[in-house]
Amino acid sequence: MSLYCGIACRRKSLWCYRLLSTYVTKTRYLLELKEDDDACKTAQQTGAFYLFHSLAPLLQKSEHQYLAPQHSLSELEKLLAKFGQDTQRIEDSVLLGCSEKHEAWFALDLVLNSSSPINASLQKPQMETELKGSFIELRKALFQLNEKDASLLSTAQALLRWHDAHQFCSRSGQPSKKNMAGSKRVCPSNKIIYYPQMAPVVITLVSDGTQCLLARQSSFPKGMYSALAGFCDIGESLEEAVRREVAEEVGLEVERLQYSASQHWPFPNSSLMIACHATVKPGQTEIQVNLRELEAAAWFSHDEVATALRRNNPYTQQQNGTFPFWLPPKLAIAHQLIKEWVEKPTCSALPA
Ligand SMILES: NC(=O)c1ccc[n+]([C@@H]2O[C@H](COP(=O)([O-])OP(=O)(O)OC[C@H]3O[C@@H](n4cnc5c(N)ncnc54)[C@H](O)[C@@H]3O)[C@@H](O)[C@H]2O)c1
Ligand SMILES: [Mg+2]
Repeated sequence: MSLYCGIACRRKSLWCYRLLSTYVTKTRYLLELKEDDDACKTAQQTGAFYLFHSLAPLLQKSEHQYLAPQHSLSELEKLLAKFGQDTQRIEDSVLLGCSEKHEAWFALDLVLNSSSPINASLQKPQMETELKGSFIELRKALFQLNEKDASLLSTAQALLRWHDAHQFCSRSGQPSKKNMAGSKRVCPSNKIIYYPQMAPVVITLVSDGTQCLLARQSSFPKGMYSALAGFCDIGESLEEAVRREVAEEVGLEVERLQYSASQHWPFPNSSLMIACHATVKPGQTEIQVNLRELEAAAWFSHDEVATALRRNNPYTQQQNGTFPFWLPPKLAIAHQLIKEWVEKPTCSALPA
């Protein structure tokens, strides 16, 4: 779908209308919904809503997958009435995106509340029966969702969590007010604007040219190893954060760095994961694990990693009681980084 831009551009004293791509018109539409409360409210009339309960999304099980059901505004109004809640609550919803046909997608948490008093007469199990689904912790469901739902629900959870945790102006102590789309909050007394925040995190796959370094924290599922990750410190560049994290966690110095990709990660708060490949100096491969941060770290051969990437059922305990070495699932950027290395082990190029 393409639309003519409403904004005319002047060229050689003639007004011409530029043909805009679907992507551009969609982006401009979403920007309008973020900036104009009335336009956003109008978009809710034809929009679709994803529902949450204490930050757990409503899901329906379908074979080996979870599906995220959508509700129209009129369905949502009926549900809220059944749950003993005011339809005013719909204004607590947050905008997630829209389809190519400009159907806007929103998320609403039926329990967390940022503006109106809770009057939920129904309990969670009764809500689940009414909604023909279950509220499932996103961490448990993420890897059984399709890519689109995983991305939308991650954004939704991050936004809903941010609004729940930022209801007051940190300068005046007064309640701040969410805009209709949920893209910001404003303090009515001093007009300070607060925007949802993400913490930058570097995730680095260190290689010595033939092997790669993987590590695990005690909180990881048994047998799972991942690339080294760490929050950026204030004032640091990405390159500095990568060098520091690798040195802190495994006692090595990296010398070459190559950016790979990035990903929004909703856990435990909102992070922007920035993934890189890095190499250590030849011969400098002796790991000194920082046991305050990691349970274990080790070098793995190309074959070991390639085999682990193909493993289907990583949770199966072996007869000797141990768990096989396995890697994060496809949706995690760590998986992409490791896969990239398996396909092209010499992918670190730039000096760190
Ligand atoms: N998507 C993926 O593939 C993937 C893979 C690995 C890790 N991760 C995520 O990366 C994040 C960081 O990894 P890590 O735990 O090894 O980080 P880390 O090595 O920086 O250690 C965490 C510690 O850093 C400190 N810290 C500093 N700034 C912080 C901030 N803004 N928020 C929270 N803690 C902060 C805290 O003391 C915390 O305990 C984790 O939240 C994890 O979920 C994602
Ligand atoms: Mg770490």
